[in-house]
Amino acid sequence: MPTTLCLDFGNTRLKGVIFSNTDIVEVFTLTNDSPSTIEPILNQFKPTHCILSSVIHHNEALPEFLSKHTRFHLLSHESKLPISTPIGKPSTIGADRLAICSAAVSLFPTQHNLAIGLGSCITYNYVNPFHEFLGGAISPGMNMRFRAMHEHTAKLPLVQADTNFPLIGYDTKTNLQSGVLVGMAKEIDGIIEAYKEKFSDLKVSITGGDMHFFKTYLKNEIYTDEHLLFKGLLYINQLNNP
Ligand SMILES: Nc1ncnc2c1ncn2[C@@H]1O[C@H](COP(=O)(O)OP(=O)(O)OP(=O)(O)O)[C@@H](O)[C@H]1O
Ligand SMILES: CC(C)(CO)[C@@H](O)C(=O)NCCC(=O)O
Repeated sequence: MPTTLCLDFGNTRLKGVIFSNTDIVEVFTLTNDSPSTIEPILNQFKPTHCILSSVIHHNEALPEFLSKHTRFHLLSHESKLPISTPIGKPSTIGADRLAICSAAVSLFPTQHNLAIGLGSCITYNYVNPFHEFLGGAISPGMNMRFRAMHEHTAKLPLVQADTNFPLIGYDTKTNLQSGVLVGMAKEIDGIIEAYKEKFSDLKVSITGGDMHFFKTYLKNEIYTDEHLLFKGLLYINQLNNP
């Protein structure tokens, strides 16, 4: 039974999951991407396989280190995928988007898929029923919005997200929370509606670190799965790294 280490290096967090066959047995975040930080995980779980999705300039020594200890695959546009990428420059697509789309297609193979990632940035990823990833949209994520208003003004404080805020903010903090959180929810719902107008049989999936803030605010029916990206990585690993 293979044990697979799936790694997802995003701009905010470095995350990982250990699969025993297809079951998730461990979920963790890493403080950095040096081999010495990952070594204890290899020692504890002894993964036979490993796949990395990275959208950052990760530690250059890491792929060689992981290749020494596991059957390793670095996800890229050149990987075998359950989707095709018939768009301008496939090499520029974030690996995390390829993983999310692969998971959506494996779960809902007959439908139009809109897979949404709520991380440092929001990504909207559209895959048609022929399993062609045609792109979508990228917009600022939740913390980026809070930070941008703080960093680009003289007086706005840095505010944390909170699920308990009024629609009509009554002070600076709640005005900022309403603006960011209601604004994002309306953006996400609005984009879903626009896709639905084009594709009646649309399956919407949402994942990413900020999904918990939004799943209750969205009016559209959506499939929420915090491990969607990792499920995509496991699937891609099986295709490339049997
Ligand atoms: N323990 C945590 N530490 C930091 N952020 C967290 C944590 N838990 C949830 N979050 C939220 O998750 C968001 C980051 O989501 P995620 O980890 O999916 O992004 P990422 O993969 O690093 O980014 P991207 O792929 O867009 O570059 C943060 O903006 C934050 O609001
Ligand atoms: C948009 C992010 C930052 C989301 O993690 C990542 O997917 C990325 O760096 N993408 C590269 C550009 C693109 O996907 O078209």
